Amino acid sequence: MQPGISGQRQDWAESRPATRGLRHVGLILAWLLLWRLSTLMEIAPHASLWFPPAGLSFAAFLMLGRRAFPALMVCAIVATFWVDHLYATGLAWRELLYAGVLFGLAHCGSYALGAWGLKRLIRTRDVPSVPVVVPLFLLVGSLASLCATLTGIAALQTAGMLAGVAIRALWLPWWVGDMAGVLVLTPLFVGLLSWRYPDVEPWLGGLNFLPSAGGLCAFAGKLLISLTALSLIMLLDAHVHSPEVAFGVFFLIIPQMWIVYTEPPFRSALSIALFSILTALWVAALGLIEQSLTYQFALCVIAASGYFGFAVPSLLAQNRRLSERALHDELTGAANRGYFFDYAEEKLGETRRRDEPLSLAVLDLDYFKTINDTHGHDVGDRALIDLCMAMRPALGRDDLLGRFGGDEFLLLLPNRNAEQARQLVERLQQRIRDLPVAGMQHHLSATFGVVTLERHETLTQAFKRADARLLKAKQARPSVHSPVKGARSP
Ligand SMILES: Nc1nc2c(ncn2[C@@H]2O[C@H](COP(=O)(O)OP(=O)(O)OP(=O)(O)O)[C@@H](O)[C@H]2O)c(=O)[nH]1
Repeated sequence: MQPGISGQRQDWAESRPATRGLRHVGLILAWLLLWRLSTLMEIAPHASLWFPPAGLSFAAFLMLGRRAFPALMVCAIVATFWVDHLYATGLAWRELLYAGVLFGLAHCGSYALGAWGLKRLIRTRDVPSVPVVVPLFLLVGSLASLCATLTGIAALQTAGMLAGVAIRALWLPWWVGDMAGVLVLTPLFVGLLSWRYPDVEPWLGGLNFLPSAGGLCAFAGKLLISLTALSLIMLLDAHVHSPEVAFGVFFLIIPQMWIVYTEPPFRSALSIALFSILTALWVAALGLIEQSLTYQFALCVIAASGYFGFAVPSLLAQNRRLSERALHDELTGAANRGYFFDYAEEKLGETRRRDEPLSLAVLDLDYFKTINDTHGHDVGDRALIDLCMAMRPALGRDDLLGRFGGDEFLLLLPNRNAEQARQLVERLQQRIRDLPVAGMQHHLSATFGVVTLERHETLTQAFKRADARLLKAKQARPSVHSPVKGARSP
């Protein structure tokens, strides 16, 4: 990951007490602000489409561990008194305090336990990756919100705050609302904090949440399409009051996934959050209470799919890296033996169909053992890398350089007849002779065995012929010449 935008990234745990105090005040203010916003988005007294503070609580426990407990307990108690202020529950302040403490214990206990469990599960992996972190987060986040719902209902019931409320009808919307808050907002909060606190990064499984400036207009366009489509569906739902229309919101997974697959993770998380906020605002403004469960499920499904989608670009990059490794020699980047002969078979078929020539060369570095023995294996490795780098620019688009093993390489030269192959080999020998290698005073040289495939010759037969020519050329070298003495091979 690159350094943070402020250039002052720090370890969250190792900050000064004053900074920690300010951070807790900030957490309390942010939580209460989110709580108030969720009450403004209420569709009925005490009923909101989602509960954004749950996302912040889960993120805070992930970041701060049990140190988040006091601040979040304060939030729960203040929110309980605020409920009384907004809805005039008629409870005495002692009863409200009791209710606030019980609710706080249920809420904080559930999310603290969830965050602790999630961190433990992620830390058991040596290198956490997005495909592992995302499903764990979705599973543990959903279970923690279910636990917060059941214990929260029990707490408020014990405190007498749910008198006359049908509990059976309450638990599902409460759970889905909390779950939407966690699934939608926790990754965004943790991602935002990762800008400054790099110790968060392992939980992101390699995701980079730093903001990027490029392609902002394209992102704004995609966002506009997604939010406009959402608004149209919800306005239509308000007009016709039909469940079929409300279910249409699930189709908006398409523009959201479009954003997830084509934009950086931070923009995707932001888009999922904006989508959820707008949904909650429309439900409240248009009074779509009958369809609220449909919209709640849509939020959860779209957010969960979106975060799963985060894994796709990282899986693609991982696949690319793996196939690179499977097909190429790690040291020199030349094709490995298996890939070289597969490609050679394919090209042989093509050139034979078109009646075109195909040449094959085997080459071996001269006195490589002496180079290793005199200058060390590091210099030997460098010589192999430089050899390949020197040859590549002279090769054509269809030519392929492969490593047979040790200091022996292969060249496949489609559409080159014997004369053209010979000319190319001369150019390559010159490039190798001109090549300075770091750590060595003398220059390299290589011996080639070149053949052009005959009409019915197989690749194995051609390779044997080229290898025999290489051996013959090696034997013909003057034996006194050695690079250590500064001499060059022909
Ligand atoms: N540095 C390095 N050395 C390697 C590698 N693979 C094989 N070798 C060494 O390459 C040398 C191969 O030497 P040969 O080709 O048998 O002998 P040579 O000195 O090149 O002799 P001629 O081919 O007759 O010029 C051995 O010393 C191997 O240990 C590698 O990846 N890196």
